[in-house]
Amino acid sequence: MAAKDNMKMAHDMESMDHDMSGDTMMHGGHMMHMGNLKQKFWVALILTIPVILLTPMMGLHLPFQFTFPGSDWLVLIVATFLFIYGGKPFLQGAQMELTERKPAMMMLIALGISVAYIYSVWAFIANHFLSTVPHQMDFFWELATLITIMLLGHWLEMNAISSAGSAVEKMAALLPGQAHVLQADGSLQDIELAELQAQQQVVVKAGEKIPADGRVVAGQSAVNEALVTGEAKLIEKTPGAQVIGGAVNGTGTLTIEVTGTGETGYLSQVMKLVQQAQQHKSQAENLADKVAGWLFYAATIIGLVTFIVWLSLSGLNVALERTVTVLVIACPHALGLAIPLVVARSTALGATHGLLLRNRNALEAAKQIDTVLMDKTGTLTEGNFKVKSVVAFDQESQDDILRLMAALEANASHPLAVGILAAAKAQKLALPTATDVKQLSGVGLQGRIDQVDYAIVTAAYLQQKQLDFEQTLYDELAAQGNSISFLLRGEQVLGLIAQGDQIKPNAADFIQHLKARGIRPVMLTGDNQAAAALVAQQLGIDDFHAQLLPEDKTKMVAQYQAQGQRVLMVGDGVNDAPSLAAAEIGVAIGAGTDVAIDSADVVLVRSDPADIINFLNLAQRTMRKMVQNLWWGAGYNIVALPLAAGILAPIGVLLSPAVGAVLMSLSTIVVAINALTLKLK
Ligand SMILES: Nc1ncnc2c1ncn2[C@@H]1O[C@H](COP(=O)(O)OP(=O)(O)OP(=O)(O)O)[C@@H](O)[C@H]1O
Ligand SMILES: [Cu+]
Ligand SMILES: [Mg+2]
Repeated sequence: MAAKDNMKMAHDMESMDHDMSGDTMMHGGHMMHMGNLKQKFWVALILTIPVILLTPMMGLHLPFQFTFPGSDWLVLIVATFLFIYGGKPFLQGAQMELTERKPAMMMLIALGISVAYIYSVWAFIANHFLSTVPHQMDFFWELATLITIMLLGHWLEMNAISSAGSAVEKMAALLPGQAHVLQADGSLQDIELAELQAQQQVVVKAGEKIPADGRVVAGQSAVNEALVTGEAKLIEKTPGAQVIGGAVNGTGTLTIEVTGTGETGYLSQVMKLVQQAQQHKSQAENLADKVAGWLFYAATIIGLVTFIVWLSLSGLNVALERTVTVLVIACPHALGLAIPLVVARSTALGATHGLLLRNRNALEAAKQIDTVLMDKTGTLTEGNFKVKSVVAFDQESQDDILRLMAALEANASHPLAVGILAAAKAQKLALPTATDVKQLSGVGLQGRIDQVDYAIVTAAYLQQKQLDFEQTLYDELAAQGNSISFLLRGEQVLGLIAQGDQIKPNAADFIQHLKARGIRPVMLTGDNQAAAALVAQQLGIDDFHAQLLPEDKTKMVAQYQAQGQRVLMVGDGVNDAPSLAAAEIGVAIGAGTDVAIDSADVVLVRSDPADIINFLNLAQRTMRKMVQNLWWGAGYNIVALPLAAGILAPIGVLLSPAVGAVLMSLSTIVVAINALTLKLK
């Protein structure tokens, strides 16, 4: 019954306090049994006072101590209550570890307090009822202080976990409680955020938070999206612009049509990602778990040796005290926190700086990356194509070429399609309807207009099909950095459209940073050789591959991997998704397609490649903190265990069980503070 209630409570706790559940899980479930540690600590502290006053520490009477007739009975009762009430979380945790056959920290604590308690009770019985046994020293003093300090340590530990995870809570707090919904008669009605639906129009007044993702339909204002994307500057929003729920409106009033609410909203997706990332165990955590296991066996063996050696040297009392200290000091509960706290802090930090870490192993893989493969359009360039020239080879006019190509592209989302459509719109061309439109991946597309088959293709495709085109003109346009699309009617090349793109402002800087880190930048593109060469040259990329089909990109990833390179791949398109999945780390540009984002380990919310440097920095700092925390959480035992075992006893250095507990708790606090001081810059 009691165990069931506990489990239920644990579940309630988890759902209430979702940001903690990740760490609770990672703790192998120990936290679930901890109950109200704060209350237990205060009760234990108060009950410890009489024990400290009424019983000698290690047989030594301190000046403030006293006894009265029957005081030893009082001590026995208080200590028994302390053991059951204060020790319960640890005893239950140990039971759980036993049933899971994964002995770790709770076993050590439980072993420590049980040995101290049972031995003390035996001493009490011997001293009172067995006149044949010589006087025995009890450990009630040690037991009480140990339990109190353990409770304090684990209570602080819970606090540390929740404050590291609270970034998610902070994000949740970004959303306002209510939204002003615009009614048909033009009035405003305030409704709860939970009832807000897509397609409703809401009014956001000056200084208010935007309640949901949406599109501006009226008004103009500068919006601060800093807390959501990490971008510090104000972004001007005019009708047609997208807004993100949780962003803060500036001085204007905006009317917004809601596109994403609740579960589907950007912010809740970010929160979900952060939570998922925190729940998903990384390799480092598995390592930490293993170390905790080893530590248990090491502590048990050292404890046993300590007991035997001290028993032969100084008798049972000293032997027991040393053994309890060894068990307590080895308690690897700082270790259980060492990695989860860093990861929680790191994913939260990334999320508030425009880096969504979908897979935590990416942080660990980052330091081995030596090659960064990147897509050109949309990653290094804006993907914002402008038509530079339209050329007709036959009797069609330039407008005919543009009209036909725009008709074919009417429903395509490729950046080249967007450019062609914009040009057709600017010319106010009336577009015919294309039917049977089909994507030709890595080439373009085909379709029918007025019963005639057309296609939009690349030069590489024409070459492969041995179709003639105006090579000199093509070379000239391509050398200027244009991406060139040809229009085919059947097998006849009717004309071409050349479009230019702009390099992203931070791209050159980004390439420089990569090189400075000793990482080789490589550009992969489906675009033509000349346009690719121009971008590569402008950015200082020595290594690039052009005219790649989507499957070629995946082959390139495999090829670099076969050379022993660790590959990070950046991309945005559907065609990049398989390579993102194949690379050691896949990074999707936030403005990219959903498929790319789904295959990626990391998403760059701001669509700025320079954020990859931020990611590499974050990964490096995160790993450094993890290693430091492993040392603070487990490595300190290299010094502490021999000390606890009494190796320095000959020169007078001995640790009491309580001091052992203080040291153990200190290591937890160091680990927590160390994790919380993780910064991006
Ligand atoms: N809808 C389209 N309209 C016109 N051309 C297209 C279209 N789709 C693909 N193409 C042609 O196929 C080529 C390869 O397209 P893809 O989207 O695979 O490029 P990519 O490998 O992502 O390269 P990048 O993004 O670096 O330009 C493009 O350069 C373009 O010439
Ligand atoms: Cu501990
Ligand atoms: Mg692309």
